[in-house]
Amino acid sequence: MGPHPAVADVRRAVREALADIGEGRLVLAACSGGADSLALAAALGFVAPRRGLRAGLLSVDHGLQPGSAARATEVAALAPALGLGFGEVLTVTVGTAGGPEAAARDARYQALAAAADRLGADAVLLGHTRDDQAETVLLGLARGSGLRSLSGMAPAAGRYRRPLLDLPRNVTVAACRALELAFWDDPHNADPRYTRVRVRSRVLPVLEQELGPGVAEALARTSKLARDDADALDEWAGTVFRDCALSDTGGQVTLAVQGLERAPGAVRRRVLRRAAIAAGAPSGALSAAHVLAVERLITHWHGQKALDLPGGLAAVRRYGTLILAISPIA
Ligand SMILES: Nc1ncnc2c1ncn2[C@@H]1O[C@H](COP(=O)(O)OP(=O)(O)OP(=O)(O)O)[C@@H](O)[C@H]1O
Repeated sequence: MGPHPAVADVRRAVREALADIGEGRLVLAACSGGADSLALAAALGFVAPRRGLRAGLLSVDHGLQPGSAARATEVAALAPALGLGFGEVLTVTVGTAGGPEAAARDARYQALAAAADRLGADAVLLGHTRDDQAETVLLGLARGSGLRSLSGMAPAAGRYRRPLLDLPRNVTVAACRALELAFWDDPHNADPRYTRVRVRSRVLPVLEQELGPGVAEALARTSKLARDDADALDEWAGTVFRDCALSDTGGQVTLAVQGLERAPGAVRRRVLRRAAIAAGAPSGALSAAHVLAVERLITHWHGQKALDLPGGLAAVRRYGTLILAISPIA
């Protein structure tokens, strides 16, 4: 008898995500003990030896909940039974920047990256599922974000891979049950103070009920289309940026207005964003509203004065050029 279909699905997803990793290389699973990352770690433990890969498990102790250290230790200790070479606990100190969720995530990614470097791993696997992707897209939509944000989480970004991004959450739960793996239900995942939890437990069920089943799947599909489109527009913007850039020295970028006028708005705004960042604007602080304001120096020109942007940057139109520079512009 073959494996349970859910187990087979998760293993296939992991096998496919590791297709380009060479024999003898090390792959790590980031595992919180929840159903998603536990099913992921078990699949890695199954696939790795058959592919001639080395594999390990990392469990992060955020130190935010009572008993978190003991749980991280327990999860790490599962490694041998899951077929993984080793399990390690990474203890982090969570700051406050950006709110508790963002701070925990930052600390987690930093610790995972440092461990991957130290251990010489080629990839770190994360257990995000299709439902996580749907929630991310919906949150982006509600914020009124652009295509890049609607494209959600990338299946592969740097050393991180998300093999389960096409699988619904109930598959990981079914896989854990079939393998008799006891998973942990994070109480945070049911805490309605978190926006994401409300999207998961209230918003998506209403959408499914009112619009019909398959909403999560459709949102995940949207994210893939959006990612492709965003990639194409970024590439186009790269070409226009190169064509328009009269000078690009750290701290100052000068663009030819004519080239910007000719470009479609979607491309122009991407070029302007890129130029502002190249000139020194912090990308996190540069909003769509800032970019739109700079765009008006191109599309609605009537002799405006210099415009202030984050990071002490100023944008000014002078003769046929747009100058983005750390102010004051000489
Ligand atoms: N404490 C942790 N230790 C190691 N990896 C983690 C930890 N928390 C999250 N991750 C990784 O990040 C992914 C996404 O985390 P998130 O908090 O969104 O999920 P989760 O609710 O913990 O899900 P699950 O544990 O069921 O995968 C997890 O699937 C896992 O790969």
